[in-house]
Amino acid sequence: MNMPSSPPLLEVRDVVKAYGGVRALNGLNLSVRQGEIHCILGPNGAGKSTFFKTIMGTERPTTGRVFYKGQDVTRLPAYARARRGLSVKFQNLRTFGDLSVLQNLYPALRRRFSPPEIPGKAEELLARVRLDVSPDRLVKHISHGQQQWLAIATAMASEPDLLLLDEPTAGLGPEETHLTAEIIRDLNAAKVTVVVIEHDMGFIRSLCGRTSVLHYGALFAQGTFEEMAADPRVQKIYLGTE
Ligand SMILES: Nc1ncnc2c1ncn2[C@@H]1O[C@H](COP(=O)(O)OP(=O)(O)OP(=O)(O)O)[C@@H](O)[C@H]1O
Repeated sequence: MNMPSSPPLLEVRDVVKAYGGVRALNGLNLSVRQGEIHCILGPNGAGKSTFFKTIMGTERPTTGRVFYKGQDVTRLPAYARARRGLSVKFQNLRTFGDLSVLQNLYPALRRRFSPPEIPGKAEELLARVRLDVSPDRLVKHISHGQQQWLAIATAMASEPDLLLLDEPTAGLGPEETHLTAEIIRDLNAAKVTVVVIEHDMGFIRSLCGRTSVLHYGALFAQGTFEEMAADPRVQKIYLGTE
């Protein structure tokens, strides 16, 4: 793990994203350090998903800049950012139930590997997310949790340096949520920097990452999960005073 003084892997600087009169992001400043797991909290509508979209390049900021590996990528399209090592699993699953596990992984792997390499690479990816199913199995016949892990595997197919996960435990039970935290820690131990948007407090606590709280499209507070959970201002806007 790098020292906190090393330059950030990702930095958004003064980012505003306006949709008509709505400012989904309203002067957001946030940095992600190389090698960390960084958790993003915030009430509904705080701008968390829009933050991911402006990092990935599926949305351009109205004003402000996005830096990745020290370079200004604000004007780069999403595919060019993906080539530089960014990858995202958005909130909705984007898996195809009538296709097999391998067929779901195929397009993402094909961008990087030749057809004969793909079955082997698919098996490696499935092992990385602890997905113990036959690559030939139809996705509609695997569990919802397994579909979430397949979506993470798909996001990992490009071998990213920075992985963005938007609500990876949505719809999962406690055991699957616990396993998802282990998968994320494994990926992080293998040098992948991870940014996670989540609502599940137990899950965020178990990830032990730096935690940023967004509110009204700006950074509201930042620290360890315990510091955020104990901060009365954060409790007021998000956690509910307990
Ligand atoms: N394409 C869009 N057009 C208009 N308004 C939008 C659009 N996308 C987001 N918004 C608005 O911007 C604000 C922030 O939305 P965003 O989805 O980023 O919040 P969020 O923190 O991810 O919320 P949630 O926790 O509910 O997913 C909301 O008020 C939302 O209605």
